[in-house]
Amino acid sequence: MSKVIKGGTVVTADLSYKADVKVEGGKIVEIGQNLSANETLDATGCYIMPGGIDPHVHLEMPFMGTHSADNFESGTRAGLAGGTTMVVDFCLPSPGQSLMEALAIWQQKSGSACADYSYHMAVTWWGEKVFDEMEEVVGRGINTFKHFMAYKGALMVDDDEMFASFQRCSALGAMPLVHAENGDVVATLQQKLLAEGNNGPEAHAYSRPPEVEGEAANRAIMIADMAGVPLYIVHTSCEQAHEAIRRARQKGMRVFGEPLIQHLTLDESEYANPNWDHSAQRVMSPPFRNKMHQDSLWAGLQSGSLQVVATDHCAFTVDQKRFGIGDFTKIPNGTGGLEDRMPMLWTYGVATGRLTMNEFVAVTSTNIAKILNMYPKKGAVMVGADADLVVWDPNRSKTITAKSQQSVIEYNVFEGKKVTGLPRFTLTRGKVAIEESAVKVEPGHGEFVGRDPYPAVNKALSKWKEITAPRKVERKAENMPAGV
Ligand SMILES: NC(=O)NCCC(=O)O
Ligand SMILES: [Zn+2]
Ligand SMILES: [Zn+2]
Repeated sequence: MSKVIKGGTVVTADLSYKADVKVEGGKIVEIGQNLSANETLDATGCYIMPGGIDPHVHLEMPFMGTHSADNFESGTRAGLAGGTTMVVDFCLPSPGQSLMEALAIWQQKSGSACADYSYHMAVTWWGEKVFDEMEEVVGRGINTFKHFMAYKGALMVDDDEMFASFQRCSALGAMPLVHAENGDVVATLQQKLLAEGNNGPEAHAYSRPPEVEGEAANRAIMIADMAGVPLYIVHTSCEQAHEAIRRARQKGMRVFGEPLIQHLTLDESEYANPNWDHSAQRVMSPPFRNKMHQDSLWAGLQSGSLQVVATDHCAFTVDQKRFGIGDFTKIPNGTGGLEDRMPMLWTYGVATGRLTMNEFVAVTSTNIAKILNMYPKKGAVMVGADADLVVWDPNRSKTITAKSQQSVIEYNVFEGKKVTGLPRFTLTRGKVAIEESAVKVEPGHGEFVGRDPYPAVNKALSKWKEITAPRKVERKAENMPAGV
């Protein structure tokens, strides 16, 4: 059955123009004037944009002695309600576990997804088995490997492991991702704070100052440079990390930075709230920062030194957060945001003049589709692309509240924020999943999106590495000291 979206303005990362968009068989089949189909969706006054892609979510993630509360069903439903039509989750092998075994577990979990999804594979330990299995992982359509430089004693990898893994990524045409925080320094600061009696949620932020992030971002960048791979730095939250990214890019390196909507719009004052629950519910890593850091992140999105806005959606219930009463290091780290990323970014970005509509599309969808090598299947309004679309009504507004959200948790870190700019329709491969406040999702509709290795960047980087590799200087006997 065909559908036509009529009367709207197509907005892509580089163009805005009036046109109808026809979809059939899950794909965009025609873009033009006066199109007709079996069904018509009225887009008068709206923008027809590529559906959002959130490249950083943790659904049903085993973490800090529990599991994040949203699963693939509720997480992707929340995404669709806010105009996000694809998520990328992190497959996390436990220490010593086979990557393929972990992948099978994630495939089970994602069976209930209402929208398309992909995975990054985490490298949580190092050994010959991981080295060998990385090739099979790439063969299964996963071209990105995540490294945690924090969470000492759990997910953290050391520099030698990271260097080995980055070199393997280089050989396989894959890209490493890093959670950039110096895990050793964080662990020491946590113990010091606890010993001083600083055990409340605010101490989480004290234990993770911007320097901890800036140092790790810079270290990962240098290691990536030595390994000859591009690098993607997740949840870039501060000027120090942004500065390292800017510097690397000026040097010609392919380094990408991903601010989160939470870091762009919420600040560190949240941790000073007298209510323990309020403060603990905002505990995430890196923590919220001050206005100077927020301005830096917005400037990065405007100038292109930062490319993607994500959520790191990793939601925990009130009771789960309370695991950390009396010891902030036991508060499960993470916040929600999947449903709110696009409306919040539109409201605080486009409506304030910080971003153009085209830049909005770039940072919520198109840039990451290109970075993850799935463009133009995803991230495009183009004939042949998947019909993952959002018909965006710039005048629809609501006040964000946990009472009406799709996420299963009881609170929302954006509670009370008024947003203007919401989906009129969200389509996942041509199926209408959201029609204003009506939710018509279909659990199990989501499909895995495989991503091929990077043909161009890794090849260019290895060629350059080969040309500039250290070479022995061959010296004739007459140029050598006598008697050698
Ligand atoms: N960000 C966070 O606090 N929780 C999720 C895990 C991670 O991305 O570090
Ligand atoms: Zn992280
Ligand atoms: Zn994360």
